[in-house]
Amino acid sequence: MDGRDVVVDQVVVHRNGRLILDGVSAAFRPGAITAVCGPSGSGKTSLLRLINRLDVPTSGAVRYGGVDVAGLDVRELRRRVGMIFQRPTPFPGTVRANLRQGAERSDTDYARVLEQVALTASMLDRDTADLSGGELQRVCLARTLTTEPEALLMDEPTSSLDPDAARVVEDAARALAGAGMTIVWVTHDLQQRDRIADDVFAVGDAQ
Ligand SMILES: Nc1ncnc2c1ncn2[C@@H]1O[C@H](COP(=O)(O)OP(=O)(O)OP(=O)(O)O)[C@@H](O)[C@H]1O
Repeated sequence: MDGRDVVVDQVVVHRNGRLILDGVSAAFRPGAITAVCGPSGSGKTSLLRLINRLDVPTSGAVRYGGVDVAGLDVRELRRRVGMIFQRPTPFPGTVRANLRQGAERSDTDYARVLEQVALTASMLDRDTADLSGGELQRVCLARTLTTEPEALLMDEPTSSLDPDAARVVEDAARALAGAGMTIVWVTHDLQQRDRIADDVFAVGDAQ
């Protein structure tokens, strides 16, 4: 058991009387991108939200490094396990102000996280209102990286981006996985799955 393994164990999720996940088990390993696939409505987002406790399963457990996430401090869990959403979630203000919302660091450190997403320190004073969708999503990824997460949950992070911008995010994620991060990436795009995935988990098939 590695400290960054994510294990989903027989999770059941009911919401408002509907069965959304019916006994799902999966394991996500460090140093790899696992693509989570499945038809629309199969519960991919619902599964991802359990991992950093944005939601709590009706039964079953999610373990991170062998420890039930229900027993972890939620802020500490979310620092260790970052999440990127389908649409960029910037705060108003400059790129620097956004990175500060992740963690107070020096500009040198901010330059390093921007570099990890193929941006440069020249971005720091730009207002997020003036950035493209692809730039914004990369700033949001950089913001998450300021807390030095061990794992990343990515919920269709490129679905609102053009193909070139999507490739940049894919390349950044591949490099992060190469450096040992555990990456769980929801996608319904089978070509993207084939480009990025070391492992594939199909929600729906395995229930
Ligand atoms: N709070 C809720 N109350 C009732 N139903 C919900 C709730 N949250 C999600 N659902 C339903 O659960 C099912 C799974 O939703 P989820 O967003 O996890 O699927 P998904 O596989 O990510 O879908 P997509 O590929 O379309 O984004 C859907 O039918 C959705 O309508």
